Amino acid sequence: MEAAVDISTIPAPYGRITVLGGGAWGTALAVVAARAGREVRLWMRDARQAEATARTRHNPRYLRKTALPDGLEAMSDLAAALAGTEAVLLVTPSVTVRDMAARAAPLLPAGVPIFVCAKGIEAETGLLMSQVAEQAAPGRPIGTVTGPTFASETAAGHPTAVTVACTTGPDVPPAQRPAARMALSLTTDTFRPYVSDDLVGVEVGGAVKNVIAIACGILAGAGFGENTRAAIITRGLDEIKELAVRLGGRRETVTGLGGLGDLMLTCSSPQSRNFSYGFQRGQGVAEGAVFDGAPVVVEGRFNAVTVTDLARRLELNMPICEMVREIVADGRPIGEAFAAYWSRPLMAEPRAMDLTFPHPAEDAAARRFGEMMP
Ligand SMILES: NC(=O)C1=CN([C@@H]2O[C@H](COP(=O)(O)OP(=O)(O)OC[C@H]3O[C@@H](n4cnc5c(N)ncnc54)[C@H](O)[C@@H]3O)[C@@H](O)[C@H]2O)C=CC1
Ligand SMILES: O=C(CO)COP(=O)(O)O
Repeated sequence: MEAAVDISTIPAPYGRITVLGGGAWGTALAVVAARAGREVRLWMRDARQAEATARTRHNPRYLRKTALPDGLEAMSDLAAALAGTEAVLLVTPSVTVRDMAARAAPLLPAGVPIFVCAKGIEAETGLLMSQVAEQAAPGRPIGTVTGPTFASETAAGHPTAVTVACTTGPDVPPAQRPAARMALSLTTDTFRPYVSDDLVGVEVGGAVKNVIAIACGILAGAGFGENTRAAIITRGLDEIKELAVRLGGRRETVTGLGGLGDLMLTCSSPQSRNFSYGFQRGQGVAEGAVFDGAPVVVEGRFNAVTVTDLARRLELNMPICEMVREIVADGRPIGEAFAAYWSRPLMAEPRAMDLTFPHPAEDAAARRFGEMMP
């Protein structure tokens, strides 16, 4: 005879979820939540887009092929979108998170959790997105849903796994914590969440991987192959680990979906806007002409600066992120920046072993990469 299931270990799903942001990822998450049986309100800042979405049951700008399931309502009235909601997914670009959380806060009862799905670090403060939301909308659990997730594949029903993490009160039993409740609330036959208690660790992965993906894109665009990509992914993971641990995250979290998983995805596919931006730059496309000048959200371009500002403040060595910053923010020629990165003094792996000595082919690297890269 099978043992009876202890129902106190099964989380209660949220009834109504509000998604703030009707871009690609906001739309995909709203679709997932509706498919999972939630009552979903998808808030868009553009009233015409919201009206067209509600009327045609398709978002006219993003994921146009995806029919919106029943149970999903699109709207541009923020108060109406948040009325009676039990949990919020905040899915606008990282630079808008403080403003969006502050706008939502007075419309949300205390205790309603906000899960921030933007990936980045705030420029002025060096804070992670959950910390920004905590300041702007205090008095509630704050979390994230993150991982290797291209919006179009998620919406198309490709098996997709994410990590959900959230702050919580000390007395709440594990199954009733917001992270577990959100995980259950988003679970479908194709969408599989995992629960983590290391919010810092998973968020650092999401913020830094976009910068590393730009580096991989640049090098692929310049004509280098898989050896180079694997080297940058691996050394990039080391940079994520250093920052995560310094900020209080756990080393093992970095090899989870929000770290290695997302890093591999973003560094390996032209579907990634960050990789694709880097690829075009590596091919010699000028900064202003990438994506034919269209205003595409490339979080790593902006976060190359925020991540390295934070690393410098913490006296952490993040040389790939520094290289990307030199190229995208300081305008240093790619060949020169890469040669300087590549011919740094030789060192140990892992970093804990204290060993460095000069690179004997520094000048040759400068000549080689200077000649062949833009
Ligand atoms: N697209 C994807 O596959 C994934 C994206 N993400 C993250 O989600 C965040 C949003 O990305 P996407 O949805 O892909 O971007 P997107 O470019 O598709 O859409 C951005 C949305 O934010 C809205 N928005 C922009 N500025 C705003 C403001 N000031 N106030 C309110 N709304 C504003 C836009 O109108 C648009 O609806 C980013 O941080 C991204 O890294 C995370 C996982 C997957
Ligand atoms: O975060 C993402 C996948 O997990 C989306 O990556 P891009 O923003 O580079 O397209």
